[in-house]
Amino acid sequence: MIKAAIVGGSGYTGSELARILCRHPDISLEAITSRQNCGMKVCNVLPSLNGFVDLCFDSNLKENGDYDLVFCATPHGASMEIIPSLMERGIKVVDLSGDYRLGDPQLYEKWYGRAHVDLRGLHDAVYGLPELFREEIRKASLIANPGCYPTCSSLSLAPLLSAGLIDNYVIIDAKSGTSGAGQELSKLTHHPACGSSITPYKVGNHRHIPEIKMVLSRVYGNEVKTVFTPHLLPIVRGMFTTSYAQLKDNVTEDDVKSAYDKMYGGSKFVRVTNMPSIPSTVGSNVCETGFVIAPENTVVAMGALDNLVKGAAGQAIQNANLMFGLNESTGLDFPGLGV
Ligand SMILES: NC(=O)C1=CN([C@@H]2O[C@H](COP(=O)(O)OP(=O)(O)OC[C@H]3O[C@@H](n4cnc5c(N)ncnc54)[C@H](OP(=O)(O)O)[C@@H]3O)[C@@H](O)[C@H]2O)C=CC1
Ligand SMILES: CC(=O)N[C@@H](CCC(=O)OP(=O)(O)O)C(=O)O
Repeated sequence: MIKAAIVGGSGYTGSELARILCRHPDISLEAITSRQNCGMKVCNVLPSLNGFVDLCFDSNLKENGDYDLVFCATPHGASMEIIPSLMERGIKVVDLSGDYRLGDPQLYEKWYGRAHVDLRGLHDAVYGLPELFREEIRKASLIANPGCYPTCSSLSLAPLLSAGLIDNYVIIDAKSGTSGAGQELSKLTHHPACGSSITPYKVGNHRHIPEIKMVLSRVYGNEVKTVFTPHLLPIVRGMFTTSYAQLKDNVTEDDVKSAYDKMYGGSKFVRVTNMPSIPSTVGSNVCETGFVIAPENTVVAMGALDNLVKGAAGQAIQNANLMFGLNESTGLDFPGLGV
């Protein structure tokens, strides 16, 4: 059994990790932290886990705790303070924050507004998008779990870039449920402010711009110019991305279809469909993606996923499975809700 702990277990992604891990056949959840709920039974704070998780919240991980694997479901800035000592103890870590994703300290400081304090970890971390970088993930000790928007948009655009079917300029229109913002109260996600609207935010300056550009450029082998606009949807879970790109001359619909089939044929967690939808992915670790060829030689690539599962906790467990040599879908083999 792989012994695991969650730091930040009372949050939305941390409690989603606990929900999935409590049924995982090869990973046992040994500890779960929350400073605010320290000493309380997990199932009293998170009643949906009653009968499934019999632990109390600790304020921090014990220094001599016997863990093989730690998930950090902590905010940006907090993760990089916690992770270096775990790495020194030889513990494998999956970090759900953005702290280790960008690889470059200058880029991190520019987009996250603070200096990085763990340059070694930043250098060694592997970006954990299994469908694109599976072999590196298998060998990693520290995984930078991707953001939800980068997962959804990159998986939808990757086949087009990998096959060289589009120009290196993409426009991504993205929409997310409010759980994407975490539990911290904010005016933007306050229900009366966003519950009857669709609300653009951080237009032109969201920290996922460099992350998406990094992933797409790796897949393409050259710089991909990236325009990205996020919006809040008046739903709790789920996200949808609609991306636009110019097809190269003479590219046919069959070429595009072959590119998606080649990349995702046989994939357990990416489902190619004419019409991706949030309800069919919510609750599952599946990203649905598909495309339409539109006038002006434009391809419209769409993606849908559950921001808390394939966009966070599910993908984190998928990465952990790969790091420990397990079947990638262990503990993640369940369908979406459908409505
Ligand atoms: N929500 C989403 O859809 C997604 C989130 N992410 C990322 O995952 C991470 C967690 O997000 P989310 O679950 O939404 O956040 P929440 O705000 O819901 O939860 C944060 C958790 O971290 C704990 N925490 C906060 N500060 C610290 C600290 N300094 N040290 C230790 N624990 C701390 C909190 O508990 P307490 O204060 O009691 O200790 C809480 O359990 C973030 O980095 C986020 O960006 C990534 C993809 C999608
Ligand atoms: C709705 C909402 O607020 N969403 C979050 C994205 C959450 C996510 O994927 O990721 P990271 O914060 O880990 O990068 C945001 O836009 O900041």
